[in-house]
Amino acid sequence: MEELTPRQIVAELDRYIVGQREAKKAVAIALRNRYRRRLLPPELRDEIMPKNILMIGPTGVGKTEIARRLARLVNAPFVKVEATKFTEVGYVGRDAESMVRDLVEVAIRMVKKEKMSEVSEKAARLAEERILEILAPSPKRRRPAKNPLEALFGEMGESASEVDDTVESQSSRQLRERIAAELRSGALEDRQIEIEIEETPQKTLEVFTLGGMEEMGINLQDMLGSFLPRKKKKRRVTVREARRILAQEEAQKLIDMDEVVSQAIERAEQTGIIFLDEIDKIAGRENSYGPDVSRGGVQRDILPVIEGSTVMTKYGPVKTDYILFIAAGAFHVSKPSDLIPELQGRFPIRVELEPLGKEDFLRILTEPDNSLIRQYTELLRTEEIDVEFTPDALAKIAEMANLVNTRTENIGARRLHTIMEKVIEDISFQAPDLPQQRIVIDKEYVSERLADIVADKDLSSYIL
Ligand SMILES: Nc1ncnc2c1ncn2[C@@H]1O[C@H](COP(=O)(O)OP(=O)(O)OP(=O)(O)O)[C@@H](O)[C@H]1O
Repeated sequence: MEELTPRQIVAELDRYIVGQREAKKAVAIALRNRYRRRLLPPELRDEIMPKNILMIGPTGVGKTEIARRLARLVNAPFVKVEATKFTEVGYVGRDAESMVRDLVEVAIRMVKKEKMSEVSEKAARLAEERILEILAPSPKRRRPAKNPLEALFGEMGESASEVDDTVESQSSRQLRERIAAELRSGALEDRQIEIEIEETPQKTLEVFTLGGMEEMGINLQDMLGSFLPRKKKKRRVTVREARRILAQEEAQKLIDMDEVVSQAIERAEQTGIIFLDEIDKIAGRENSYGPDVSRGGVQRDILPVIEGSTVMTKYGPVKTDYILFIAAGAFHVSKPSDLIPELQGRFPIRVELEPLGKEDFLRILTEPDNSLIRQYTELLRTEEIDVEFTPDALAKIAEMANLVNTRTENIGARRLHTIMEKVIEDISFQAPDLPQQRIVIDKEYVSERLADIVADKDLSSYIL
């Protein structure tokens, strides 16, 4: 997937995000550069660092959405971190590295999920075998020898008891085959059975904070987890549920965790994307007063991670050199030039995102795949209610969203969510009691639902 051209990447992003062409172009180029870098000879490749991006724009205009969609498009591990989190009381310098640890966790989950789905068919088969074993245990292959003579000569000929055994095992084999066929056909899904499942190790030991260990994300519990005896627990469940639980357990056993870890680290290092939100809130230099001192400090703390360093994680060391960082902020008060110079230099690509207006809202409501309107209509369709929004109703919703944004606080496209919720509230509440029907939402309906709230500034700042 990473071979997508910048034009194709923008086209893919267009499916979900309205407008913001510059930002889409910037991330598309950054992604393509990663691909180009991979084609270079190793000496040169190691010289080329990703060109990180600084997105400048008010809240709710699609900054996070662009980065998140981009990551999903190419299956890259992605985390979003609020830069202000590092200014909170109790945070210390090393915590800046936690974003890399989080990224690795995401990568581990991704790779593990992929590996599990690769073995899912086999795991399902094994799970079915285990269920069959519960429903109809396989007959013992051979009765233990009773006396030394039998032990000695037993294999030479069939004794009478063995003939009985064979007859018995034949009938039980037939029974077992019949149950197996029923099980395969899905006829036994609701039958209750008792299964034995492995419990994750109990918190048998208290973890003391040993200087630095927690900071590195190393947790004694995790380290010792694999050595602790795994307790088995019995549970009564339906065959359907047993399939799910046991297949999960079998898949766990089938995948090679060492391979998962090494691939996940590689993926985080080479394709990871870290989205650093609210970077403007930590902009400021040491020479100013008050909280700015700590802001400068935070910038210094995160700098090594962005410049390229090796972070210790519980899965091993992770190099941050080629991780793509996308920082974002509104920069209403501070400016990018208020960041410390080293950090400014690490974000050479600057893109501005446009504030969104009425026209954009109208498009956001309907154009993206899985647009808000589609989400609401599909949700209600599950209750056999067919809602239809007339074009003038959509225009009214967009207009109201814009109006509330200008009157109270501009929260961008997020306003559409609160407005839509209000418009649809009554129908949503009554849906289960309504007969199957088609409901048309027109301009009048929208106005009626919203007019009073929108007119009252105080009320709208609470409700919308
Ligand atoms: N241009 C857009 N097209 C489609 N949807 C959008 C657009 N802008 C915002 N949205 C929607 O609005 C919501 C908030 O957007 P997003 O999280 O990207 O905000 P943001 O710009 O990153 O703001 P913040 O910095 O406060 O997080 C998301 O649900 C997103 O889908």
